[in-house]
Amino acid sequence: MKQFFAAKAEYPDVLLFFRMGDFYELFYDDARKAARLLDLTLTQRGQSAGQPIPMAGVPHHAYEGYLARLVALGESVAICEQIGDPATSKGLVERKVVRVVTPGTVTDEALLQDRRDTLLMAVARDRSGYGLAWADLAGGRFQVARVANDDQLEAELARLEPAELLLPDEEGWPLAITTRAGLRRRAPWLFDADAARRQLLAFFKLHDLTGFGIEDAPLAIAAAGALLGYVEETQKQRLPHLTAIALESGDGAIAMNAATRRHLELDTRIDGDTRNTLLGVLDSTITPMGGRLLRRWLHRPLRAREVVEPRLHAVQTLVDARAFDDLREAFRGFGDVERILTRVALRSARPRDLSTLRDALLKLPVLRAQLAPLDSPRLLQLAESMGEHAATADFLHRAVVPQPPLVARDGGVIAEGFDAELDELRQLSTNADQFLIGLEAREREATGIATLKVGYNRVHGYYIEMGKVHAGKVPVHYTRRQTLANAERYITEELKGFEDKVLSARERALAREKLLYEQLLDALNQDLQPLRECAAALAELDVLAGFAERAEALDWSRPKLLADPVLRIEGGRHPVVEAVRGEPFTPNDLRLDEATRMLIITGPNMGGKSTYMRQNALIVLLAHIGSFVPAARAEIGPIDRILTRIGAGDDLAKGQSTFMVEMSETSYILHHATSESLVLMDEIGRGTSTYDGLALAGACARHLADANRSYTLFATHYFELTTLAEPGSGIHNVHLDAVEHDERLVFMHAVKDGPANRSFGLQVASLAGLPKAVVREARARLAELERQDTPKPAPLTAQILDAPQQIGLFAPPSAVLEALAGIEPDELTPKQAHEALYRLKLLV
Ligand SMILES: Nc1ncnc2c1ncn2[C@@H]1O[C@H](COP(=O)(O)OP(=O)(O)OP(=O)(O)O)[C@@H](O)[C@H]1O
Repeated sequence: MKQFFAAKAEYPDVLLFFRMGDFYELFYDDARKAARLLDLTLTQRGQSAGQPIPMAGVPHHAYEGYLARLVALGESVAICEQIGDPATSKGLVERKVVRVVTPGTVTDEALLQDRRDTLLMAVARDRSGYGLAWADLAGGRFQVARVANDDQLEAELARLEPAELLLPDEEGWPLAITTRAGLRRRAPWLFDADAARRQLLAFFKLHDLTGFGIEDAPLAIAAAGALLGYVEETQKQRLPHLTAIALESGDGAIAMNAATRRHLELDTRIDGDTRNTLLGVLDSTITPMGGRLLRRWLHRPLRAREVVEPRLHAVQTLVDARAFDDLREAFRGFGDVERILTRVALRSARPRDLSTLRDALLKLPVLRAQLAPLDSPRLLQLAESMGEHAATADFLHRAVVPQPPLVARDGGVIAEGFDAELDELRQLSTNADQFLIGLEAREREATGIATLKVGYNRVHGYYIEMGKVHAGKVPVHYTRRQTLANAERYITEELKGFEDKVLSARERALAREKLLYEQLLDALNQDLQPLRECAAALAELDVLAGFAERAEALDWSRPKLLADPVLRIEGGRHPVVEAVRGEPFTPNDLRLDEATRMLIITGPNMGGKSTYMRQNALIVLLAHIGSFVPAARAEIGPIDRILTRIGAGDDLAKGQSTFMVEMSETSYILHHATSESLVLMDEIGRGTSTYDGLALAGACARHLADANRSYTLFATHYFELTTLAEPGSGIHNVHLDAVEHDERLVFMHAVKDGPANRSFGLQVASLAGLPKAVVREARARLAELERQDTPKPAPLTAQILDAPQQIGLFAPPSAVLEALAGIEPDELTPKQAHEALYRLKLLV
C-alpha cells in the first residue's frame, strides 16, 4: 500500500492500474469508479486504519479491452508496472508508472478507432483570442491555428472533435467547452508562451520557429507548448515521428460553424446514426488511412481552387480511364501504413505491422505502373511522393517470415536466411538429433569403434560412450566425463561446444531475434520520413480512387468551379436521401446569381423543402473537397461560408430554449454571411407566436437579401413572405407541390417557379396517423376560420417589415383596446386584475 500511495500521489486525478502478479488492481475511489464504469466486482483487500480497502481488478492479459472502454469514456489511466523480475528480486518487487494512457494520446491499435483521428488539443487564450494546438499522435500530425472568438473556437472544436482537451485552469471559459468529455484542466503557467517556445525549440532541435511559420503566433506557440508538455509527461518516451508543426489558416477553407456541421449531418446524424450521412454515402475508401483523410477533407472544404481543381481532374482521369477499380484492388490488404509507421517510430510495432508494411511496399511497383499512363498532374505527383522503397521492401521481405506471429516475444518472426547466427541457433535447437547422429557416425569412423554411441543425461550432459575394451583406441582429444561398470563416457571440444549451444540455443535464438527486431526497427526509422510521405500519398490515392468509384456508381458529375458569382445546379439530388429511399429521387435545379440572391421556398410539409436546401449545400461542399457531385451539371462561383439555420430543438446543455437557439443561430448568420456565403434558413420564426415569427422571418429575409447579399435558400410556411419577391428585390419564389389523389396525398418533389398556393397541413397530419376525430375537428375548425372571413394579412411590403411594431395584421377588436386602455394595472388588486381579465375575454 505504501507503494500504491506513492504512485497515486503522483497521479491523483487519473485511474491507477497497479500491477500485482497477473492482475492490475485498483484501490479506493479508483476501484469504485472502475467498478461502476467497467462493471467489475468491487472487493476488499486488507485494511488501512481499521477500514477495509476497496479493490477491483482486471486480468493483465485482457487489460487492453478495459483500457479501450475507459479511454472511450474520456478517462485516463496510469499504468504502474512491476519493475524487475519478481522471481529474482528480494523482498518487495519495485513498481513504477511506465506510461499514462489518455483519450487523446493513445497510439495502440486496440485503443484507436480505425477511421477516425484521435486528437489531443490544447487551447491558450488572451484578450486577442485563442491559440489552438492539436496533435494526432497515431498519425504523427501536429497543427496549430489562431481563432478570434468563442464562435470560431466552438466551430473548430466541432470540426476536430478532440478526444481530449487541455485548458488552463481558469475561470471564464464558454460553457460549450467546459462541458465537453475528455476535458483536462492544467496549471495556467503551463500555457506560458515563452516557456513553450523554449520547449518547442528543444523538442524539434531548432534555433527558431520561423520554419513552421508560427514565430509570430505566441498564442499558438503557447498551446503547442502546453500540448507537448502533456504528451511528454504522459508518454514517457521519445516521439520521433512528430517532426514539424503546421500552421493552419482559416482563409483557405470554407467556414462552417458547429451548427452547420450538425445540420448538414456530414458524418453523424442528429440522432447519432453515422451510416445515413454524407460520409456514409461518400466513403468507399479501402484503407483506414484513406477513410480518415476523407473525413478530414469533408470537414474542411477548401476555397483554394489550386488544390481542389487538380483533385477533380484526377478523379476525372480515373473515371475516364476506368482505372479506379484496379487501383482499389491493389489497395486491398494494404492495412494502415500510416499508423504502422507511427508504431515503428515509437518502437511498439508488432510483427504483423512489419509484414503488412512489407506487403504494401511490395505492391508499390504495381501501383506506380497503374498510375504511370494516367494524364493527371496530381496522380503523377502522388506516384512521385509514394516513392519506390524497393530496398526497404526487399529488406523486409528477407527479414520477416511470410506470416509472422502476433507478438515478437516468442520468436519466429525473423525469416530463415536473414541472419547466419540466428539460423545456426535455430538449427541447433531443432536439428540437434540430426547433428548427434552425424557426429556419432563421424566418430565411429574416425576411431574405428563400431559400438561408440553419443548420448545425453541430465546430470552430465552430452557424452560419447564406449566399452572399456576400447580404452586403448580412445583419441587423445577425448576427455573422460564419467566411468561406468563396463563403459567410459567422454566429452570432446566439439561436443562440449554443441552442448553449450544447444542448451542455450533457444534463449539465445530469442535474444538474437529480439536484437534483430530492434535493428529492423532502427533501419526502418532511418527511412521514416519518405515512408510517411508514401503513406500520405497512398491515403490520398485511396480517397481519389474512392471518389471516382462513387462518381461512376452513383452517376455523379464533375462540378465546374467558376470565378463569377453564380450557383447553377441542374438536376441536383440529395446524396443521402437518394441512397436511402427505395424510390426514384426527383432531381431539381438551382439558380442563384448576381440578380437572384434568394429563393423563398414554400410548399406543403413533407414536400421536400429541407431536402432541396440541404442537397444544394452538400453539392457545394462536395465540389470543394474535390469530389464529383450528385447533379447533372453544377457551376459554382467562389464560396466563403456555408451557414445554416435548421430546426434542431433545445440545447438543454447550454440552457437555451428552442427559440433562443433559433435566434442565436440566426443572429450568427446575419453577422457573418457575406455575398459569397451560402445560407440555408429553414422555417425561421416558427418557435414563437405567429406575428412575432412572421415579422422576424420577413425582416431577416430582407436583411439577408439586401445587406448580406448572400446566396440564400429560405424555406417557410409563412405564405406572406412570398410577397417579398418584388421585381428588383433579388428575391425569387419557388415552391414544391402535392396533389390530392383518391384521398391520398402525392408529393411531387419538383421545385417550380412561383409561390405555393396551399399547405396540406391537415392532410399531412392525417398521413402521420393523427386520430381521425382530431383531424375531423381540425378540418371543421379550419372551415370555420376560413368562413369568418377575417381580414387577410396585409401584404408584407417592405415598409411593414421595416417597422414590425406596426404590423396590424389582424387588428384586435377595438372594444378590447378601449377596455384595456382604461385599466391601470398598478391600482388593481390581484383579484380585481383577475376579474378584469374575464371582462376582457368576454369582449373578444
Ligand atoms: N426531390 C425528391 N425526390 C424524392 N423524394 C424526395 C425529394 N425531396 C424530398 N423527398 C422525400 O420527402 C421527404 C420529406 O422531405 P423534406 O423533409 O425535405 O420536406 P419538407 O418540405 O422540408 O417538410 P417540412 O415542412 O415538414 O419540414 C424526404 O424525407 C424524402 O423522403
